[in-house]
Amino acid sequence: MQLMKRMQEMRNYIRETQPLIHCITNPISIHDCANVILATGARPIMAEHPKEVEEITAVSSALMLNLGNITDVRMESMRLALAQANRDKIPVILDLVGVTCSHLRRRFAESLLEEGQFAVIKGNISEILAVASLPFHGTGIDAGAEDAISGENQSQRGEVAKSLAKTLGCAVLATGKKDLVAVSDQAFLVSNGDPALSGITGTGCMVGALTASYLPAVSTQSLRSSIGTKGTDSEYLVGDSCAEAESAFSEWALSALLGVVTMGIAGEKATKDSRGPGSFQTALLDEIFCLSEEEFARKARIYPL
Ligand SMILES: Nc1ncnc2c1ncn2[C@@H]1O[C@H](COP(=O)(O)OP(=O)(O)OP(=O)(O)O)[C@@H](O)[C@H]1O
Ligand SMILES: Cc1ncsc1CCO
Repeated sequence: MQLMKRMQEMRNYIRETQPLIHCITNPISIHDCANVILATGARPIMAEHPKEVEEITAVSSALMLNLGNITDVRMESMRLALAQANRDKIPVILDLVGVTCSHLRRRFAESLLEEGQFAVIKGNISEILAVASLPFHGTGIDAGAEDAISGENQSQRGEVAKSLAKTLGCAVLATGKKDLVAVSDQAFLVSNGDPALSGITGTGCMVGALTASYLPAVSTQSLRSSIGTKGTDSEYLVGDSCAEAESAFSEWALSALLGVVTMGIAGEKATKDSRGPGSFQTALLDEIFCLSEEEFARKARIYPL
């Protein structure tokens, strides 16, 4: 099916079904993440007590794990929630916030990626290079300018993302001035957005939350058969589930494309009505909420790599 048409279907599905999205995330952008999930039509629940997260994940339609401002408690809760989501075939997005800033976070991300199955892994380009065990230049939670996707390195970055997607059996989303979305055999560049998006904190986290909102739109049947396809494209697949699993595998990428394009277009529109970061932040949430089907289709700038 045509990419744009399928994305519109997914947006409508979320508005109609209002799925519950469980988020274990940092306190800096937690409020913004909850609001962008609401703006898509989905319902957020931010919950992180280790004694309740399994119960909450079990009744949710997607799980978002965000490593920003990590604590012992959230690390424990993330492990428990991830295992529950994998048992129940609930799709999970891992946002690699700050894996460039400490060994602790890198080791924790590696252990989650080893233990669990993900629908999408996301980070700024430096964070993606870090989990691919390649040199990176990010400091703190920011991507390094040297790592940014450019005309010269975009095909190499595409190969890195595809290879990571293949190894992990998930879609990979790398954000920055240009965003990159990849599955094992396909990569797209997105050139929507505005520099003002890097002038407020948490826009990357919000892209993760938007992506999480759209994960439940991947059809249930395909979803069940595709989680657990780590390694090679078909290693864990048998018989008829193969074709369905492969299409679901690509649909995880559509959730990521929806997340990042929505943020990009909303950012472009929000700058027109704002005077600085304060009014920009308010306008951004309104634009995410108001983004029409027609405008999404007309303004999306997605290119195959
Ligand atoms: N200079 C820019 N021009 C256009 N779009 C941008 C620019 N900088 C960021 N964006 C957009 O902002 C969103 C967030 O990306 P970014 O890479 O800044 O995330 P991040 O570093 O993880 O953010 P945070 O840590 O604040 O949550 C993406 O949709 C991206 O396209
Ligand atoms: C500023 C900041 N520090 C840790 S997480 C976060 C929010 C954006 O990632």
